[in-house]
Amino acid sequence: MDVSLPAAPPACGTGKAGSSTLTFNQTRGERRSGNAVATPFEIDGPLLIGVRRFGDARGFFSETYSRRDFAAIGVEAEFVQDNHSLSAPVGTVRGLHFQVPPYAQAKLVRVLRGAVLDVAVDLRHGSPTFGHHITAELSAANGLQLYVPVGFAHGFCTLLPDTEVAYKVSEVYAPDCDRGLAWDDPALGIEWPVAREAAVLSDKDRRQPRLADLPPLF
Ligand SMILES: Cc1cn([C@H]2C[C@H](O)[C@@H](COP(=O)(O)OP(=O)(O)O[C@H]3O[C@@H](C)C(=O)[C@@H](O)[C@H]3O)O2)c(=O)[nH]c1=O
Repeated sequence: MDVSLPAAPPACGTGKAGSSTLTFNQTRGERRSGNAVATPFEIDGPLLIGVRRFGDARGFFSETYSRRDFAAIGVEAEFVQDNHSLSAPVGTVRGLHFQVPPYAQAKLVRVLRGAVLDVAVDLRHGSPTFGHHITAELSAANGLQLYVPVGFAHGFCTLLPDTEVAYKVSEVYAPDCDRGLAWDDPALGIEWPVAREAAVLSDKDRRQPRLADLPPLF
């Protein structure tokens, strides 16, 4: 998915301190605010987010999260915890994971090193897209982020060695509320970039239930 970024940040002195410009491209459904742009998917809820990178001879600078701009583009979650994982082998699959209420989590995912295919599955009962999924390639190179709202299972497969993923979550870790869904459940129809036998998995993720075996959760 192509995400073009805002040309310039809001100028100082052009309005109330802390104000931000929000524009909405109706054709593509894009929302922009300040340095951030969000593009929706076919499934309502998740967003693919790009933030402006200010490049110079040293490298680049970017605001990877701004509460003001992200709220304006549709990320309304309040984040309370930052997570970071390293997956050494290519073809590591983590997921599909979610926490159930009262500790359900929205997530904002990005890649610090390497690349992943990131996946979110709609588990909202009554949703017209229940059981459907979206995917996005997130990498250190493209800087894209995936917003995964409450009500989705989330997982990823690494595309490069030593891939580091960082993500914000809107609730604290609650082991009793931690749940999973089988990454390779045929009912999901996810086209993973790794063969079933070659995937590197945790013991937990080798024995997650299938979609048909989950009770209504969201
Ligand atoms: C997720 C998490 C795990 N842990 C601990 C539990 C366990 O001993 C160890 C490894 O946990 P896991 O095997 O669940 O880690 P991992 O498989 O990386 O789990 C993560 O996968 C991705 C796809 C997500 O979306 C996350 O929400 C999370 O579920 O870390 C925490 O202490 N806090 C946390 O927030």
